[in-house]
Amino acid sequence: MTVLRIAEIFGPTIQGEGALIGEPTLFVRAGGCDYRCVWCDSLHAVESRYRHTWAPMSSEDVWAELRHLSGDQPVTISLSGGNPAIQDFGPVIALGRAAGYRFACETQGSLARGWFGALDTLVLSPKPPSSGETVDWSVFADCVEAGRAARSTVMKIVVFDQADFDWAKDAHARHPDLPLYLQPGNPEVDPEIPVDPQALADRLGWLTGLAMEDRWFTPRILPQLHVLIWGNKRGV
Ligand SMILES: C[S@@+](CC[C@H](N)C(=O)[O-])C[C@H]1O[C@@H](n2cnc3c(N)ncnc32)[C@H](O)[C@@H]1O
Ligand SMILES: Nc1nc2[nH]cc(C(=O)O)c2c(=O)[nH]1
Ligand code: SF4
Ligand SMILES: [Mg+2]
Repeated sequence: MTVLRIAEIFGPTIQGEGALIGEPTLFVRAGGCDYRCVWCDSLHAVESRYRHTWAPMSSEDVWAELRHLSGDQPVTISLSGGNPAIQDFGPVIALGRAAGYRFACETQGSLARGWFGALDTLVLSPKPPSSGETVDWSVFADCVEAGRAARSTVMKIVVFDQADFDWAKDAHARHPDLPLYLQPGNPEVDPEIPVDPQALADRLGWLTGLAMEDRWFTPRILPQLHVLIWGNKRGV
């Protein structure tokens, strides 16, 4: 039996980011990540000092909680983390899909998994220079390949500064067939500190301005809608 390490399961809420923005969604946040992005907004699912808060759950346990939270109404499930690709979510996806649920997964593209092909939406989010991480583009291409059987695969890039923006153009040039979504970075990720919605709006305006000045009309540019609504509150 596969035992999963789960940091949290929450919802229903709306998907706040990217291709499925606004979509009613339940989230499964896997514990553990092979990256340490300096601006990560989900460190409680990344750093080993939070490991004691991650629950060991079987695929059946996870599925039972998803049925409970959804009131048995089929809905989209987003697998996030941490890096969900570290673990085997194939059995959870099989259980949910058999009952008419749809599955998306958010991952940085550092580990390719066979179960990517069983997803409705694979969101690959390669990390720009401001993260402090370096993308292995060969493994990233393996992830795109593993997702060939998924309904759709998209690329979502967080942009904090001009260097990230320039990098996003290069990243898109490597995989021009993937629909591209850009979101401005949120510099304040402490759940105890309130976010400043105007500061987030200013970042969105800045990012939009960069793309429009360059007449770069390829990406969709979106805020983190849940952060605008609820700030850095967890479980929403
Ligand atoms: C917390 S990550 C978990 C999934 C996976 N590890 C990844 O990075 O794609 C989910 C999404 O949040 C984004 N994200 C994390 N911290 C952020 C921040 N401070 N501002 C904006 N987006 C952020 C990530 O880039 C990713 O697209
Ligand atoms: N509402 C909502 N939308 C999200 N989109 C991506 C999230 C994530 O942390 O993976 C997230 C999240 O935590 N909440
Ligand atoms: S890859 Fe995702 S979860 Fe991991 S540290 Fe970076 S943003 Fe956080
Ligand atoms: Mg998040």
